[in-house]
Amino acid sequence: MNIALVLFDLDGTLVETAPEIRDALNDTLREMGLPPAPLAKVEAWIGHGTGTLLLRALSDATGLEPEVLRASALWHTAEPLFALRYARHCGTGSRLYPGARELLRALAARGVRRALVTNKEQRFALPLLRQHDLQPLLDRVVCGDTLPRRKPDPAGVFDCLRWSGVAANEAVFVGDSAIDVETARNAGVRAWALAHGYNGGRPIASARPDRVLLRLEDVLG
Ligand SMILES: O=C(O)COP(=O)(O)O
Ligand SMILES: [Mg+2]
Repeated sequence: MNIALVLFDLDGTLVETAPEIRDALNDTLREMGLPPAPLAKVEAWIGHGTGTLLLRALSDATGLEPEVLRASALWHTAEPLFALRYARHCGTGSRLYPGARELLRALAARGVRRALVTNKEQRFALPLLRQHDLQPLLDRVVCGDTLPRRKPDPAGVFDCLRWSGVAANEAVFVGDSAIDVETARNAGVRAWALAHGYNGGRPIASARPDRVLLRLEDVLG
């Protein structure tokens, strides 16, 4: 099997981000007089970008539907508060999964291109990559708001394929959620999934990826 491009997801795949997202979220909720959320719930809300995560958290705390919340004053208060808190916590409570840096280096040494396609918005994703010094190891980065549509839309993957000149059958998407598996399928690339990440609280095998990986280093196997 000839792989020329590996596309990575960010949260739950390369970086364990849930603890600092929880801290930023709970600072926000506390400041709004709402109860804090436990880590397991935060993990289950990750995957569609921080806007959706915040909406789900507010919905959970207030009992209001996300569509109702989006039009409410509560949302307009919460959004900038969360942005400030997340900017403050970004890089402080997250860590690279074991072998992440080594994997990216090993792929580079083999001449394999490395891209990142995350649903996290650029204003949070880029500082996170900087904090963990990952940007030099990635050839291309597509964030949740880089293109008009985010995962599971295949636009981000298509962008990376076009940019690298690699055919879909020579690429693999390595993610941690059903969103990533669906994205890979929509783009016609292989879907491999890490068991260590966040998949809405469900085992990753239920998303039926082509391969379930226990460790990042298994990408090389
Ligand atoms: O911000 C998020 O919800 C998730 O991002 P991911 O696409 O890197 O998992
Ligand atoms: Mg993820």
